[in-house]
Amino acid sequence: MTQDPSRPAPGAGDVLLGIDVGTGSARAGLFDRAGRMLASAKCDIAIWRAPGAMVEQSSRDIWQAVCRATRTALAEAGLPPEAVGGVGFDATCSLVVVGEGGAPLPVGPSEDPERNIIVWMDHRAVAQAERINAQGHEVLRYVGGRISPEMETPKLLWLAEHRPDIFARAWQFFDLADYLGWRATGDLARSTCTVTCKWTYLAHEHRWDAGYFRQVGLGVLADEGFARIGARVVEPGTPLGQGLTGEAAAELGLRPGTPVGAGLIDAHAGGIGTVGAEGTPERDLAYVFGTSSCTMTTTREPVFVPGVWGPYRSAMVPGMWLNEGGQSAAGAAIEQLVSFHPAAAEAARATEALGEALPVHLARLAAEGLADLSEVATRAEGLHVVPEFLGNRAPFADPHARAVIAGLGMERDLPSLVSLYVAGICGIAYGLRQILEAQERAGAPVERIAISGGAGQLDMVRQLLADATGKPVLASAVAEPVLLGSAILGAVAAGHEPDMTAAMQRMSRTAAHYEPAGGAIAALHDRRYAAFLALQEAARAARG
Ligand SMILES: Nc1ncnc2c1ncn2[C@@H]1O[C@H](COP(=O)(O)OP(=O)(O)O)[C@@H](O)[C@H]1O
Ligand SMILES: O=C(CO)[C@H](O)[C@H](O)COP(=O)(O)O
Repeated sequence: MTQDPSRPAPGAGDVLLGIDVGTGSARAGLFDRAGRMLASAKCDIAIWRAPGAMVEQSSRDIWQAVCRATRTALAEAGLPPEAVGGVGFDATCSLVVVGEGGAPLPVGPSEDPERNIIVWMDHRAVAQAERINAQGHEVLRYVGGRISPEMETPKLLWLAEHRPDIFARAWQFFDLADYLGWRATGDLARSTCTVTCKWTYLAHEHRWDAGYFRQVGLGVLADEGFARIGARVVEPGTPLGQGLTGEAAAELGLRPGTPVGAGLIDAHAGGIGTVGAEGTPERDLAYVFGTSSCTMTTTREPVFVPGVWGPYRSAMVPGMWLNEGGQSAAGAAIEQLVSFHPAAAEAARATEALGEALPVHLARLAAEGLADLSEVATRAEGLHVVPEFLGNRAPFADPHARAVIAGLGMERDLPSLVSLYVAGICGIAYGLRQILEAQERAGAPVERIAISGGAGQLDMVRQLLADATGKPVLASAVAEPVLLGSAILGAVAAGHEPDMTAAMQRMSRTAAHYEPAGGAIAALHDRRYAAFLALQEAARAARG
């Protein structure tokens, strides 16, 4: 996407750069001070999978992708380096392991030092998470009652037990967003967002709990004063170091000293980019639909929802509490689901030739010829999907849950692949509805859903989510609200905005509302939701 030629060129320091590292790619977005996107670029990143539910990435590869995306976005916008006045980073909550000076250390049996990131979706630490949960430490109250194998302390314990030499040699263990902040500025500060949500830091008390680390077998980290996981913890948007180092600036194509704000996890950046738009973060759930899905609920007082992560203080909207649910596989679950269909390989070849991803193509086919987008639900025919291919993140906090597909026939054609796709999106939406209901029962209701993420960009998907949950879906004026969330960090670090709350209100806007259908469509979703709950329950019972 490039700059609108009808707008005047921004002056020095007026442009904010947001960098978003998702599971599949690094993206860079340039925004003006009003939050309008001027240009963006994307660069894919490498990912390795290995037996034992291991998924790894490379910090070097990711940094290079960040630099390439940034340079491309700048070139697309035709902007000089000095136009950029502030930079923000968001990233998946993956664990980066580096030795002295930042040299990558291998995290798995490949022994390849390039593979120095345990990706958030890596489930190698399920046994460690279960052991930690059995010990029932008080800090677990602040992660939804159960630690997830996707969080960092079970992963650290896995490293200490299975790779003790690497654990001992590690100079720093970073969440990916904090790694990027350090790589850009040399500042080792961690963001309250990352350490509170994934490392058991208690932001509401401004402290780590040494007793937790000692109890679970990571006491050495406490003995060192938490120097390897975060001796200094700062609010997102806090300026890091002296801004970009000379080396990082040269690599990114920016000016040395450009202010950089402490970062955010990617889902939280989606929240920052959306829920401030109407000044009502407590009414609006941020729903980030990408490779995974995240449900981000803002409350004034802490709300304890069993099976939903949190409550976390100031992890997203400053001064407010956050509950985070979602599904570990969402976009990834739809990819997995459709790949099983006999027509999938041929359809994927055809769509590749068109330069379109298969799920996007299927979504377009599903919506084809419909006068009313809500009718799309009828195209699921008799198919029902509980898309828990990577467990149930919320509200059951059950990494062992698995997917269910019901209603399959002998069909092998493209229309039946489209039906399977629609049934899959319905399944994602019913998982969201189930989380909304669990939160409502616990005292954290929301009125509307503010959507972001690559899988939530099409009208059809947004309308289906509204219809299946019964809540209006709000869409941002910018195509990439996650990138806007990161750019907001840059605006605060640059001093353009006094704080995150002011920046959210000034820079984000809602452009469209998708109202839920009533009547026959609502009744259809009620019936399908009942089937979803029954199938989910049957699968749980079948596992014993
Ligand atoms: N129309 C769609 N329907 C379903 N899934 C989609 C659609 N468009 C994109 N996706 C999925 O969204 C995911 C990418 O979303 P994105 O937010 O860009 O990813 P991430 O930040 O996780 O790298 C992929 O799993 C992709 O298949
Ligand atoms: O756990 C998460 C946020 O807390 C996310 O699921 C994780 O960071 C992956 O994000 P994405 O699906 O956008 O790649």
